[in-house]
Amino acid sequence: MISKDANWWIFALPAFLGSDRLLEDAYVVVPSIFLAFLALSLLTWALSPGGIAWRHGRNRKGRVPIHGPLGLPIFGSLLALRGRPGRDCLPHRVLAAAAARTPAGAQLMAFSLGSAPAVVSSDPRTAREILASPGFADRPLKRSARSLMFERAIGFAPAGAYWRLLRRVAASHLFAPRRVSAHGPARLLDCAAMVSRIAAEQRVRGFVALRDHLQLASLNSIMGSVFGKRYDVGRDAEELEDLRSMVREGFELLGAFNWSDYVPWLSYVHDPARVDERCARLVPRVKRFVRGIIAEHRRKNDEGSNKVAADEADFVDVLLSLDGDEKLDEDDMVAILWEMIFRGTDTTALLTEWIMAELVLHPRVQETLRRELADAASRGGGGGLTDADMARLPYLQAVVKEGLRMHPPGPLLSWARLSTSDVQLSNGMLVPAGTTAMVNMWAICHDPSVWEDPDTFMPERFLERDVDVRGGDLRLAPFGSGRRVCPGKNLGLATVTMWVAELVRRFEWAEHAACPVDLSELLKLSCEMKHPLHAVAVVRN
Ligand code: HEM
Repeated sequence: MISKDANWWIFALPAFLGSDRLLEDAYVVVPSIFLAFLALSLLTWALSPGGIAWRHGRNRKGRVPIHGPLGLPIFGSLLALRGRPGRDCLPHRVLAAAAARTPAGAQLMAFSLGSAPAVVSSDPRTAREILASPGFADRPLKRSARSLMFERAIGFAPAGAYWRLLRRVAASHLFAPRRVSAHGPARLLDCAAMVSRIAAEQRVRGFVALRDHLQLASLNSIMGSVFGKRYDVGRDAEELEDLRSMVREGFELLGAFNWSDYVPWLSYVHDPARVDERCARLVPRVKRFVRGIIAEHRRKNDEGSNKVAADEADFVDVLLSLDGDEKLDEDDMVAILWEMIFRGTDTTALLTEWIMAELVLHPRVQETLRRELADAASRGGGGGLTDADMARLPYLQAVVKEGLRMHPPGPLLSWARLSTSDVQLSNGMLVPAGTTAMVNMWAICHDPSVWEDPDTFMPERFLERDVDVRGGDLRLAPFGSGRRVCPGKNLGLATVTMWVAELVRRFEWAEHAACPVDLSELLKLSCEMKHPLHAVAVVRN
C-alpha cells in the first residue's frame, strides 16, 4: 500500500542524480526534481485506496480500514460514475460492481467525488447505522440547489433548529396521516380525469403513451395538495405550460451532473450547463409564481372566502396559519412550497410507470391484481376504492412494494448525507467528519443474499413475508430512513397505490407490438424508464 511515507525517496534523488552535475546543470535538474515530485504526488494520490480524497490514511482511522477503488488524480471516481450509455454504466450499477470487488465493500466502500471523500453502503445493517446516525443528519449541497433556494427548504436545510422546525411542521401539519386521507377524494378526482384522458388517447391512437398522463396527474395532484390549485389542460393551457417549463428547468438544473460541484475551481473555466446563469433566470420566475399564489390565499383569508375544513386545507394555508415560534417568512415559504413540487411530481409518476411496465410484461400478475380489486369493489357496492380500502388489499400492496424493490426511484436514495462529526460504525470502520455518504438501495434490493431471485418481478414474495417500506426495514427502504426519511412517503404511497389500482381496474394493459416494453434505465434526479412506456389499454366495462 502506498502512503505519504513512501515519499521518503524524494530525498535520495540528489545522490541518485550525482551531486557534482547537480550544481552544474541546475536548470535541468530543478525542473526534473519538480516533475518527479509532481509525478510522485499524483501517484500517491491516485494509489490511495478510495482515491485522492482518502489520501493520508483517512480511510484507516477506525479499527477496520475502509477499502475502495483507486481513483484518478483530481477527478477521483467521477469519470466512472458520470454514467455513460449502457445498462451497466449507470452509477448505482458501477458502484455495486465496485463494491463486490472490494474487501468488505458491500458494508462500506470509500471513493472520491473529485476532492470530496465519499462512502457508499450496499448492506442493510451499515445502511441503517448511517441513515439513523445523528452524525449523518446533513446533506451535501449542490451549487444549483443553493442557487435555487433549496438551502431554506426541508431537504437541504442544514441539520439544526430551522430544519427541525420544518420537520415538525411537515410531520404534524403538512403530511399528517389525517390530512393525507382528507385529500383522498381530490386525488381520486385527479385520477378519474387521467383515466378519461387515457381512454381518449387509446380511442384515437390505438395505444397510450402513459408518461404524459402520469406527469400531468402528478403535477395536478401535488399542485392540489400544496397550492389548492388544479389545472384543466384545455382551459389553463398557458399557465400550465409555464409551470411545466419551470419544473422541467428546475429538474434539469438539480439533476444535471455538474463537474464544479466536485472540482470547485472548474466553475471559473468550464460551465457548459450555464448553471448560475440559468438559476438566476429561474428563481425570479418561481418567486413571482409562488408569491402570487400566497397573495391569493392571503386575500381569500382576509375576505373570509377560504372556508375549508382544517384537514382539507392546502400547504399554503397551513404555512400561513403558523404562529409564534413556527412563523415563517415569505422567502422561506416560497422555498418550502417549491421544493414540494419538485419532490412530489416526478417520483410518483415514474414509479407508477415502472409498475405498469412490469404489469404489461406480467399479464398473470395483472389478472390476479384485477381479480382482487374487483372483489373489493363488489364488496363495497361497486363504487371507487378509498385509501383505507386499498391499504387492506394484500396483493395490491405487494405489487407496489415489488415495484419499489425492482425500481427504487432513487437507486442511491437521490439525496446523499454528509457527516458532521466522525462516525464510528459497529463493524469497526470510522467515517471521518465531512464525508458524503450514500446508500445503494438498488444494490440491496438486487442482492441475492437479501432477496431470493432478485431480478424476477414476483409480488408474491411480500405475501409470504411482509416488509415495512417506510424506513423500518433497510432491506427495502426506498424512502430512506432515520431523521431525514422522506416526509412525503405516505402521500407518495397513497397516490401510486391509487393510480395502479384504478389503471388496472379500468383497463386491460398489453404490449404495443410496434413498441415493446424496454426496461432500460435513465438516471436523472430519479431513475426513470429510458424509453417511455407505450402500451395498449383496452377499456373494461
Ligand atoms: C414514490 C415517491 C417518493 C419516493 C420514492 C421518495 C424518496 C425519498 C428519499 C429516498 C428521500 C431521502 C431520504 C433520506 O435521506 O433518508 C426523500 C426525501 C424527501 N422527500 Fe421524498 N420521496 C417520494 C415522494 C415524496 C413526496 C410526494 C414529497 C412531498 C410532496 C416528498 C418530499 C421529500 C422531502 C421534503 C424530502 C427531504 C427530507 C429531509 O431532508 O429532511 N417526497 N424522498
